[in-house]
Amino acid sequence: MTTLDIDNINVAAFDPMPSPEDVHARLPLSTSAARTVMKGREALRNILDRKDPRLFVVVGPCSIHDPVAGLDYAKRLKALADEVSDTLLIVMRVYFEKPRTTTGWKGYINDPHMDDSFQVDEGMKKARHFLLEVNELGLPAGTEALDPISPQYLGDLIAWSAIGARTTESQTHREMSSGLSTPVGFKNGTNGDIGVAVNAILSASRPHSFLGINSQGRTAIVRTKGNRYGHVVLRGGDGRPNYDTVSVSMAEQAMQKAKLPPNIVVDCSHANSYKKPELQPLVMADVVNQIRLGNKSIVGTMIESNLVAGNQPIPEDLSQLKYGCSVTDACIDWETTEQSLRDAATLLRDVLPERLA
Ligand SMILES: O=C[C@H](O)[C@H](O)COP(=O)(O)O
Ligand SMILES: C=C(OP(=O)(O)O)C(=O)O
Repeated sequence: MTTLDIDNINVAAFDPMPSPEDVHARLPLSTSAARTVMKGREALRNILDRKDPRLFVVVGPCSIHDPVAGLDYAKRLKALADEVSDTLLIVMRVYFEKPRTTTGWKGYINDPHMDDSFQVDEGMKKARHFLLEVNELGLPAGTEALDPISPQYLGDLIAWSAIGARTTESQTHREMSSGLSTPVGFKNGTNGDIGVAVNAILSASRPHSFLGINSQGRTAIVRTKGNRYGHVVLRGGDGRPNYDTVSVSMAEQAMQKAKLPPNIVVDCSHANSYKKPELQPLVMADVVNQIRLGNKSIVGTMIESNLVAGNQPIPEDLSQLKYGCSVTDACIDWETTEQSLRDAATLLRDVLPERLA
């Protein structure tokens, strides 16, 4: 009997992966991208600290699968971001890692060719390249931190991170969040439970020591300082929304009870819009109305948006893919996005000064 008969019996292969340092050397952080990241993070911290009255909006495709369409989207979003910047801080949703309910395409890093070839090394480099391009436009990026190793490769290009509904309760994700350099939004559980997000914020605010990798790709004991910029993301659950005033008030109370600042983001998608993308602008309008009526706890929103509305299955012949259309959750189209954000900016403009009072 060999060791192989005992160990790794369900592992088919260990393929080499370049270290974070190698990938950074090939695709270094440019001065302009670094400026965008720093400015984006600072603005987000100021919103969470109530020094900036604006609402932040994490908006963009459910997932990036085509960097050409993604950059086309980013350029349009940058123009809109500049137009509404007195009222809204726009962060582009740049999601490369998809948590699946059971199985399915797990995102551009995991399978950049969308053909089950799983060229993770190539996916990581392409993802970094795309993030560099977005940041060089002057648009900060937000992403879901799903794989605990990825931040070593991409973390310097991210301004805002989300921990998804399926992983908010995971100790690994709370530990990772305690060391992330960005504010982190913790989604409520898929069943709508807000308690797991509150516990996650408390956990991530503390220092942790855990296994990870360093920039050379060596296994390391990672020792973190704790992240004080955790906040709750309400995304609905069990097929029911939770952005209404009563649910928001319940979330505020849960955070106050835990002695946490009541910082709440409303995800206009997922169960908050019954997974019907066309309802997202209604959720956004409702949130804006809550703010106009005096709500002070809602600091941000999320919207799943793409160039084209809806979604599409991944075809075997990739040349059949519809340009600018999601291959994961259905999105609203660009025109609807623009209208929804312009309306929000107009309606919020006059009430912003009261938010800091
Ligand atoms: O936003 C993305 C999806 O809702 C999430 O990844 C789950 O997707 P699935 O239920 O299609 O697997
Ligand atoms: C997976 C996502 O959301 P949630 O964790 O809320 O399901 C997402 O926003 O892509």
